[in-house]
Amino acid sequence: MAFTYLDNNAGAGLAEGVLDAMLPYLQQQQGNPSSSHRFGRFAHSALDKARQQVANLVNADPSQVIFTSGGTEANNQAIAGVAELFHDGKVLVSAIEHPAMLEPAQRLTRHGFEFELIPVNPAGIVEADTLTDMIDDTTRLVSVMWANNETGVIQDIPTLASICKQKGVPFLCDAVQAAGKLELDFNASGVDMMTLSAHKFGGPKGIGALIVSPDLEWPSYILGGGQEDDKRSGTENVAAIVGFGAAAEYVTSHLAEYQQHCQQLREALEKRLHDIPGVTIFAEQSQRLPNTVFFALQGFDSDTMLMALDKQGFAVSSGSACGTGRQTPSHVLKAMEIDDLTALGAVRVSFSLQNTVEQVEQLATALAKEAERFNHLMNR
Ligand SMILES: Cc1ncc(COP(=O)(O)O)c(C=O)c1O
Repeated sequence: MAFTYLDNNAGAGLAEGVLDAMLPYLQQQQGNPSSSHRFGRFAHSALDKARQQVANLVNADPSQVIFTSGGTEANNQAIAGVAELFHDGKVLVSAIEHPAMLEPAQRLTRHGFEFELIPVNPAGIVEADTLTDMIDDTTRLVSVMWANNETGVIQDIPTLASICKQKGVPFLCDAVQAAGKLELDFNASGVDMMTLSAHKFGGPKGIGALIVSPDLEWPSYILGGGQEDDKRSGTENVAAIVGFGAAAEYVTSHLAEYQQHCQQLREALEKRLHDIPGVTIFAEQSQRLPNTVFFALQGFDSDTMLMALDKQGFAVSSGSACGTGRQTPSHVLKAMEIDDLTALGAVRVSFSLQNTVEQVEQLATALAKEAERFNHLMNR
């Protein structure tokens, strides 16, 4: 049986050339980038190159890129700065953030801060007026993600960032799902801090970055040997960083092709979904990532559907990877006022350049058969 991987928002495979770029740093190039001998200098220059490649991906300056162990650490580092800089006040976090943002922000309440969720409208969008009304003199940080990992909904980040700029509040953006899928311009966006994760777009797992605007002084979170310009201590994971850089360069030069290809797959799947009775496609009218389709089939719970599809060789997800296995409706769908019964049936399909229209047609046929089988049972 052929297996079809359609869960690229949880983790995409390594992009072309990434493994080859990494291998020397796992084998003969064992130098520590902090060492001054030639092996150290060689490793250090590999970091410099990767930093430039990652900066190019999002139009930032390499000096603004701080490598971290992934998106989760980058989000935690950004949030932890609030407790370091202030004694009180509040943080505003969109209701649809990944738990890697929500949980550290909520943790601030233990240190005397208030934590408020910024609601989204039923289309999954943070409205500018809502954010404007929520910011006051005690707001220390605002956090809104660029694109949602479940629905794929894209926010109007430059507008939200400019509201924060006017009010003098730092704006943090989790761009983990947007990077490599959309054209991002850190410098033009007005964002003060942005977080990235390599494994979402063709780099290895366990490496990411926090990008900080030069206008913002933000404290370090992990202290020690002073690596990363004293902004994130710990010996750098050179091979992973090199892989991150190589993946960033690959997706930068393949972005148009990726978008066109994924959009074609998305349209093919959605066209077929429309023919299946009882299907809801979430946020269908919103601007979404080209590679993401989030939908529910009436009468199914997502775990049953995931298992039925797994048996037929399709790997899909019920939403955020960390939420898999939990039988609670997605907080993202709840924030969009989707009823619990529909939300419990949510299935996410996320494509990559490796997927084909044929695979999408096969998946749609499998879904249609499951729906037919279910209707047949119900009508017996
Ligand atoms: C939007 C978003 N933010 C953060 C993360 C966490 O990133 P990482 O897996 O690199 O820790 C994820 C992972 O699913 C994500 O989708």
